[in-house]
Amino acid sequence: MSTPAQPAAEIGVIGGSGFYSFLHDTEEVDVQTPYGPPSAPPTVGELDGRRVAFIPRHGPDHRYPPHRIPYRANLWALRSLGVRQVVAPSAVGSLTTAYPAGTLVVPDQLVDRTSGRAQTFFDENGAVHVSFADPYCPAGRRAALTTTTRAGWQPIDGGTLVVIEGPRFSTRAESQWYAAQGWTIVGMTGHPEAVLARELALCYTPLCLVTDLDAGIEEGEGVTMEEVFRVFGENVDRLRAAVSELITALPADRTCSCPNSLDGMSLPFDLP
Ligand SMILES: CSC[C@H]1O[C@H](OP(=O)(O)O)[C@H](O)[C@@H]1O
Ligand SMILES: Nc1ncnc2[nH]cnc12
Repeated sequence: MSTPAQPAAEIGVIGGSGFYSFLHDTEEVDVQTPYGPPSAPPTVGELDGRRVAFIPRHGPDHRYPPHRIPYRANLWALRSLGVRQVVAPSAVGSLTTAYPAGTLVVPDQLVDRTSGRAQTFFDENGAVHVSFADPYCPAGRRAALTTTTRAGWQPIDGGTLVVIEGPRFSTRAESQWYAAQGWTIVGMTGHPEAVLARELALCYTPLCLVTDLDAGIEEGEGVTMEEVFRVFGENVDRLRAAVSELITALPADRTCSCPNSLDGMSLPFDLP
């Protein structure tokens, strides 16, 4: 007996804190992966002729804290649906007063300060080392910078996202140290998501919404989860609009180097 065909998608969206759904008229798909189930069954729908699969990163009820998110299953599930370009909205803290709450940042660099997360698909049966000098898709970043203005944003071009292990927020000293390095925003989910996308030869474009000034930058009590959700909620409709604008502008044919990230390497398994 043949299995019914899965509805295919070419673009994936992984929604962050406060971003639990995307598009109407979607179909939920049950995708199995070698890494267990994704955070939620992907929902697949259409936007301006582009097929889009959505996964809420923390689950629909925010059940997964950042260090427990099934990152590998999420990326694997998206690729197995046909996704080749991923858009990744997330909530971040700011490490500079130049980027207050409500700022949209499209970073171009990442620093990994996480520990103990499964961060590769290639951990047995041979070594595979992908390049990660530039962690994000250049074409996706360009498209994000030009199209999000149509949704009313003035996006910041570049900057470094430092990804902390969490789930706690940073101390003031940690936060000041990050800022002193010249890093500009801080979050908890950007790693290993971006590198796992690279390991599956996917394009990955982050859209980082500043929800707070991090503890070392502001003079108040320090960031709270409530503050993050409140500010995110105030901006989520505009952020959805930004994601939609970006999706319609993503190239149908990829000319960036992301599809070639595994060229010349001997892989221990076939990509989904
Ligand atoms: C809700 S407080 C901190 C939480 O929010 C961010 O999530 P996401 O990146 O998925 O938007 C941050 O990274 C933390 O996981
Ligand atoms: N200040 C902060 N630190 C880490 N992750 C965050 N997500 C939103 N705000 C954050």
